[in-house]
Amino acid sequence: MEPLLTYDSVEVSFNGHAVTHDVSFTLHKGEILGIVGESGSGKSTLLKASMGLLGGGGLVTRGDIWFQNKDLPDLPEPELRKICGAQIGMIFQDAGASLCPIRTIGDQIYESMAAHMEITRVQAKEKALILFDKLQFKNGQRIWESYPFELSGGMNQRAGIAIAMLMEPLVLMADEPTSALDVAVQKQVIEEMLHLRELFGTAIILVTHDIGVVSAMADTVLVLKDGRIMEFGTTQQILCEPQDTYTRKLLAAVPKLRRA
Ligand SMILES: Nc1ncnc2c1ncn2[C@@H]1O[C@H](COP(=O)(O)OP(=O)(O)OP(=O)(O)O)[C@@H](O)[C@H]1O
Repeated sequence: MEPLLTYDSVEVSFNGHAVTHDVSFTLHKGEILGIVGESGSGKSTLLKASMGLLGGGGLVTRGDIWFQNKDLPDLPEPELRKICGAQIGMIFQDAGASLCPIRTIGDQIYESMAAHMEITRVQAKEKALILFDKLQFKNGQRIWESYPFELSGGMNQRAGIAIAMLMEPLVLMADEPTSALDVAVQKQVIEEMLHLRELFGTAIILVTHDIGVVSAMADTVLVLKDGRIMEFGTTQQILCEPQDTYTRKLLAAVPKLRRA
């Protein structure tokens, strides 16, 4: 199968100092790749590199990130903005907090969709309510009309993920999407992301500290240490037969694996 997204020997530097080194992997349609590693190992940096979100001082200094025959770090800003949000979506640890507090969820959905496609408010609402329904959100109409502060933190996070998915991106970058949530909502969000993968065939890159989430969701796992790949393989291989000493240490630090 043709790869959807390919990182080829990617080095990212901040102010001339390299923080990831020679990172290569491929992601295919519908695949979920988990990226694990201790704090500061470069997980978020790798996601941000493809979205042009490294900020001032951050640059892809070597290698390529290929998406649909385009090298993302080389794209002019306006072209990259067209791809990000539409074909490549992103959700953060606190997707809920990235919602604007003074505009309703419905307004924000409509605006984010209208920025990328020809769509009327009525059509956006119809699409959103269908997806809310598929995700079994209780009372989608109320969510559409609500301001973020009128919903729980968990519901905002779920709405944030749904908003990212309404664009039906080919790839979803999810940076610690469940870590701010309580266990029950965590489970719900994991099930919803798996459901969205089934509905749209979306490939997901999932950055997380939680090996339980990796075990429940990922098909393949990449283990990162100090910006270098230590190990890459199927979830079964990495979690059950880790070859690398660092991976073994990382797994040993987890008391018990949870299956969602
Ligand atoms: N904007 C920045 N300016 C300078 N250095 C940065 C910047 N962002 C990240 N770094 C550095 O890059 C390295 C990788 O950071 P990154 O946030 O990608 O790690 P991480 O694995 O996602 O960590 P965590 O699990 O804590 O989120 C760290 O050494 C960090 O200090």
